[in-house]
Amino acid sequence: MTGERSAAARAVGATKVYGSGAAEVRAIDDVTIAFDAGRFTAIMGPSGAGKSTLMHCVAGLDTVSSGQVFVGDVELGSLSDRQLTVLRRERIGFVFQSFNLLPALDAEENITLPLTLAGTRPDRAWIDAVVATVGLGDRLSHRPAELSGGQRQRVAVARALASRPQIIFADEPTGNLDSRTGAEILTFLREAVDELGQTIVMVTHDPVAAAYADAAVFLADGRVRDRVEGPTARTVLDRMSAFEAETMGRSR
Ligand SMILES: Nc1ncnc2c1ncn2[C@@H]1O[C@H](COP(=O)(O)OP(=O)(O)OP(=O)(O)O)[C@@H](O)[C@H]1O
Repeated sequence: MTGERSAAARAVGATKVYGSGAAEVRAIDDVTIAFDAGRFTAIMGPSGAGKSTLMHCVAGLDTVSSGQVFVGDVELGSLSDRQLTVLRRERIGFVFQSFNLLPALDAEENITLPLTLAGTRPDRAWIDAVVATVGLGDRLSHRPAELSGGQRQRVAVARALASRPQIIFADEPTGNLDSRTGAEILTFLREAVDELGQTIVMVTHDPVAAAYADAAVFLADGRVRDRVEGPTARTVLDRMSAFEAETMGRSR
């Protein structure tokens, strides 16, 4: 297929400046990037490259200093705080390194919580499909404390999927998991894209994790430096080594 894919979200000339004067930091600097609908994109780059800032700005958790961010066709800068809150709730899903589940609720209640809070009646067929994909079986009635780390993160991913968001942002989702459990979660994310058509953007430091994505985008010093389609752990690692060599060369 050669046609242009539609973007679930995008940034156009997005710049975020923290602080001022001598303390000014351009966390992202004139970033233009599109996250294609129905694809899995990894954001990579060294510590301080601006990965989290980019994700937070595109997800409407932070605002850009200049430039624009769109979720679908909606430009976030045109929204009031209240409209932005509604957009985040209805169109964006989040998965964090630390799971962020409510301890008093069982797994199934955690999954449907965002819908309950929004006062939306769950689409039962969809929830059933998500729950079937999550593969927790009888552990759905267990509380987070009775689940393993991998099972907790599965619940967190299912919770993000429950409202059928336009895009899910995952910030180091396997950062707290051992490699085998991490691989299970990455497979689950991959299935959400392949079988449910979900769009996912994941920040990661791990080349093995990035290899599950359809594309890996590399940031350095707040700018998009490169993009690899169909990344493998090997190609990602090679790119990372090349950036490190460049950065060391510049700081000499
Ligand atoms: N709230 C803030 N106030 C001031 N500076 C900030 C703030 N948030 C981020 N920065 C700075 O912006 C730059 C980019 O930070 P960011 O957290 O986006 O990088 P990152 O690539 O996600 O890093 P890491 O991989 O370590 O999480 C860094 O220099 C950071 O110190």
